[in-house]
Amino acid sequence: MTPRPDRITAGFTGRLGTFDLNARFEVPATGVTALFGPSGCGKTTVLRCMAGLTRLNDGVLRIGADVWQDGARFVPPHRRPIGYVFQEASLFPHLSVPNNLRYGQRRTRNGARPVAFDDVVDLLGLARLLDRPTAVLSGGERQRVAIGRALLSQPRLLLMDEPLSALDRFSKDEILPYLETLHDRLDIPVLYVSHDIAEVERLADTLVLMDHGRAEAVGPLSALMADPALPLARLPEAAEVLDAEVVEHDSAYGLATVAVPGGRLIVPADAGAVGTRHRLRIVANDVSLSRQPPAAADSSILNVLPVRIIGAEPTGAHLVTVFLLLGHDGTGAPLLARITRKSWDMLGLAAGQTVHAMVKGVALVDRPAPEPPTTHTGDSR
Ligand SMILES: Nc1ncnc2c1ncn2[C@@H]1O[C@H](COP(=O)(O)OP(=O)(O)OP(=O)(O)O)[C@@H](O)[C@H]1O
Repeated sequence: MTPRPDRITAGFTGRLGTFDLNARFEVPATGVTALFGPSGCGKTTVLRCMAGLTRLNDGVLRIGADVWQDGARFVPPHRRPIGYVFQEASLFPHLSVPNNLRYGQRRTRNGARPVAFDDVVDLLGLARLLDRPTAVLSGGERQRVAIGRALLSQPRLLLMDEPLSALDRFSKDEILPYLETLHDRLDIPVLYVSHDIAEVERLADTLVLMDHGRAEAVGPLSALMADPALPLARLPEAAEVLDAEVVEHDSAYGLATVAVPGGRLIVPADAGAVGTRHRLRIVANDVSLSRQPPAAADSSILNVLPVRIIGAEPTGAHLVTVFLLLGHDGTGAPLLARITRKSWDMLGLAAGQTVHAMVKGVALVDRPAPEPPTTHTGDSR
């Protein structure tokens, strides 16, 4: 198979102790790809195989035109330009923060845009930390320094293994915006391991859904979140993530109108100038359905959109998760609704009908949506 400059192709098959790994996926060599799945499904093992730290003989890894493993070819870990960020930042306490950052700093790879020390300090908000003793940094600050150090090694690929899981909620919220900025400002592909779906929704463009050592599904985040065949839509916190663009302001009420494929939504936020792109998160529990749109004078819900019902799944004893596509003809973006089984029956709802989704809450996820993709994402299996 010819390596493609815009893709990462990975495939690892083998047995480790009693664990069988058979994970194959092809993802874009841009943006953030999340490896998501339950504890013990093999996420860390895949990352270790990608770094060359675990060697399975039946393995393939191509990052664009670079072949790191294929057949007899195996580039040893120290020859792979990889940045690796672990759960716990392992800084050297006796080194200053700048020296920790410079540890492992490599020269720029041929043709790559260099990541400069000052850029890393700026991107990760490290200026205030440079004079502080390393040993007194908080968990979140240590992790930011560890990410900076990984970036200064001029990686071709950044591997992040649950980088926020050892942090408390406050430190997580502090560090997430930095990760979002990295995503937008650097062109280093990131493989991000997490079992926190909220983190994945904020950061990922592409999702590799893992279970029992296999990549069960691979594709754009929003498509997989609303796929009836996958378990994501049945999670209690199921949500859909949509790319949106600001099209109008209502400054008198502090509202903005954003366009998503197949509809428009009003968001209560300072969403930036017309044309600004955002990622929206709409939780299934915040979406209800109605056969007729309520008269504007009768309802406080601002967002009522025509949707086509694609399917429905019983969820627990009393609820139904409804799979929708925006627009009268169902050609827009996917959306999830969660309603009671009683409402589903009383309204006589069925797949193929066009109804109205009433959206109670829309959250702007704090980062611009990526430009519309120019490449197609899919599983290579
Ligand atoms: N070298 C090894 N020898 C034996 N078993 C191994 C080895 N490496 C990994 N395993 C086993 O493979 C399984 C997957 O582990 P892994 O750490 O990749 O899962 P994970 O999805 O990252 O889990 P978590 O989310 O809990 O970190 C585990 O059962 C682990 O014990």
